[in-house]
Amino acid sequence: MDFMQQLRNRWQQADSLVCVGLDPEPAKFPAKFAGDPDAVLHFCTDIVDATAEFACAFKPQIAHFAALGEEGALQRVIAHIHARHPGIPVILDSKRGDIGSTAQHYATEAFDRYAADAVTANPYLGRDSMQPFLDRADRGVVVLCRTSNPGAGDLQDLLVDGRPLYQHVAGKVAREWNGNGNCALVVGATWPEQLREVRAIVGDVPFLVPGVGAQGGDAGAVVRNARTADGTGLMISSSRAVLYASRGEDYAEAAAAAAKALRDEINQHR
Ligand SMILES: O=C(O)c1cc(=O)[nH]c(=O)n1[C@@H]1O[C@H](COP(=O)(O)O)[C@@H](O)[C@H]1O
Repeated sequence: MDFMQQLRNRWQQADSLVCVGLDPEPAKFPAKFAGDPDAVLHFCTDIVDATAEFACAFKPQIAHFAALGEEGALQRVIAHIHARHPGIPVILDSKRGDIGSTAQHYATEAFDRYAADAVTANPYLGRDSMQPFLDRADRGVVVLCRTSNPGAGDLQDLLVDGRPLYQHVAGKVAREWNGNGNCALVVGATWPEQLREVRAIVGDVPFLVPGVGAQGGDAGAVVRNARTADGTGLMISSSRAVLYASRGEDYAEAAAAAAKALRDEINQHR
């Protein structure tokens, strides 16, 4: 089943717009993982199993694995999600973007090596740099639009023909790049006004919305400003606030409680 259909099914079946981010940082792991050579794998699969019931998607962040030489664990975590929690899509957060011939390898990396259902992508190099991802019609391409970080506006807000650049990105993705219907956009939870503006431009294109939890975004404002008419359209992503909710023996229960609390808070505003 293609990414968009999986996502729509999961929004309905789990009644959840929560995306659980997998950003392993061994220094923050509970003490029981000290000395475990497969700590990254075991911690991540424990979190996946504890939070799956509340998740519309999982989003492993590639640098958190690659910096540790843990690409093998990343592959196994994604395989674990597919095997144990079929129907929950996996978004590989790698923010790729390069000339077309290289981008082809990034698409192979995300979709074939790691078997991700979707990938985050940086549109700065333009249409041909996105094409290898866009051509994989059964996979999702989640394009950076207005990112959650403090410096997002340095370039993304520059006025081009009287409108900020991120609005041009939104329009191009929705009207020109989404021929296969497999595009989504990243818009940070830290920018409620921009969420509203981008929603007005792109119709029902799904948003990946990082920035709640550790970055301080307001989940209620995200939902009010950016849900679609049917009360979906959002993958509201949280990593650290879920993963490291407790560093004690109860880490998995605490992660589940944090994911459930976020789901419930979001659902109050749908
Ligand atoms: O593409 C992303 O996922 C992303 C885009 C963005 O604008 N802001 C952002 O924080 N992210 C990612 O989302 C995650 C946020 O983590 P927490 O702040 O711990 O919830 C990290 O993995 C970031 O790399």
